[in-house]
Amino acid sequence: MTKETDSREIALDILMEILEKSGYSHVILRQALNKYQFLEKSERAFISRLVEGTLEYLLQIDYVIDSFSSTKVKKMKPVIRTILRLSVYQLLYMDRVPDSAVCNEAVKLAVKRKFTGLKGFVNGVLRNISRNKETLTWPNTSIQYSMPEWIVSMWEKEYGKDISATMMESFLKNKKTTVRCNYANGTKEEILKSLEEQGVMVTESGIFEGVLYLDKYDYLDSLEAFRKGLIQVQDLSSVFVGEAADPKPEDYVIDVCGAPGGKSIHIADKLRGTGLVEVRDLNTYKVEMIQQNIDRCGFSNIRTKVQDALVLDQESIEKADIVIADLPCSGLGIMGRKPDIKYRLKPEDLTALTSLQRDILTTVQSYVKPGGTLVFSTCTVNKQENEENARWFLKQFPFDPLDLTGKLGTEITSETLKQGYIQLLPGIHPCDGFFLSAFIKR
Ligand SMILES: C[S@@+](CC[C@H](N)C(=O)[O-])C[C@H]1O[C@@H](n2cnc3c(N)ncnc32)[C@H](O)[C@@H]1O
Repeated sequence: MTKETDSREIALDILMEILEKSGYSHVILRQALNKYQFLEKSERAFISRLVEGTLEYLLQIDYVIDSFSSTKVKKMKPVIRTILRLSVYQLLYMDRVPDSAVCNEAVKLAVKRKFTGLKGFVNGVLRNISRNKETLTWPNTSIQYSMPEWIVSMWEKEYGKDISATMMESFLKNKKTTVRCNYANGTKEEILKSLEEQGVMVTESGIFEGVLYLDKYDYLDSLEAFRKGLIQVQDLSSVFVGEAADPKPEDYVIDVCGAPGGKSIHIADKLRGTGLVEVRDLNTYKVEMIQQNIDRCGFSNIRTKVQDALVLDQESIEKADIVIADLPCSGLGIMGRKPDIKYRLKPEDLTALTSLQRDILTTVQSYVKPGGTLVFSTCTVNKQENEENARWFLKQFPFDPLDLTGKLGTEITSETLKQGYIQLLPGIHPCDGFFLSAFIKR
């Protein structure tokens, strides 16, 4: 068996887990990359790109297959449709792989998976697509950007056609990994040295101090800087939560929906060993994830607790200087990193999530001391879960907006910062899509 078949077979299994068994792409891919540590770095990079690319372009890929196949994608055997999907991605978007190799490897995979009878079908569909790929056109915006129609129409209505197209285009671009330096554990020089010694290409964001972009590394757990807690994977947008919260030495902070802990660890880092951050989440599994991150960073001013944010914790009432409410949301701002989100989500989920967010905010606002701060954030892009919820919050509870002007560095400007919130848009702002709002308790 050739090396190419090996990598494609691994990609096939990963995609089957995600597309046919509803596994989460980031979880399945990370597990697989950890499992296949013995493969060469280039092979692992090929597998990641193939899996992520196939997911990013899935609607478009299915449209192409349906245009050239007598059997529609939905009616195909799961293995066959997955082989075709990952092969069409290579034909359309991986220039360095010759089309003939793509077709041959797909046929070998079909045979290996005991579909010898379908090898002619696989070969025929792929060769037909390969011959006609230069003339392909897209019937609508949804297929062009591989974005479900209901999201396209919601965004065009809320943000206009141009901004909406820019956002969708940005999700299809390759992303570097963004990390934040834990300065409590090392200086910038030490962190850069550790990364560069391991051959990582590091760029400083230039937008916010301590935020770096990493490229050309193998996998996260192989980086000494990661293992020693010198860095934390965290998008720029999510770093802004800690900046908006702006903790003072000795502050008591409650993060009510905190797993896997990125924002809390940032706040603990900013507190430099003083105060206490209590990170909560719904169940033991989630809290263990937070604890692993805390252990890796070795901070002592942070602890975890299993606590349902919908259930009032009497002991916390008016105890916190800061409450972080980074709430469960539809995740539309991070589809560039987790492309399966767009296919999982249904329009009605937004309404259910909006009401869950309101219920959580109603409970946890009571934990803020008078004069204390509540930060409400989501990693999504739609008015219902974000601006409308923030406005609703201000009407319901004794809080005033916290002026965020100047707190998010010099590059991020918006009239709304004065009113205590900002909607960050992917492709427009240099980060994931994210909503951030902050309030002071009267
Ligand atoms: C957006 S994530 C939080 C990310 C986290 N703030 C970070 O920076 O790493 C939302 C979290 O809310 C948790 N969650 C959902 N419902 C919850 C509830 N009722 N009580 C507590 N946590 C909940 C989820 O388990 C998930 O970990």
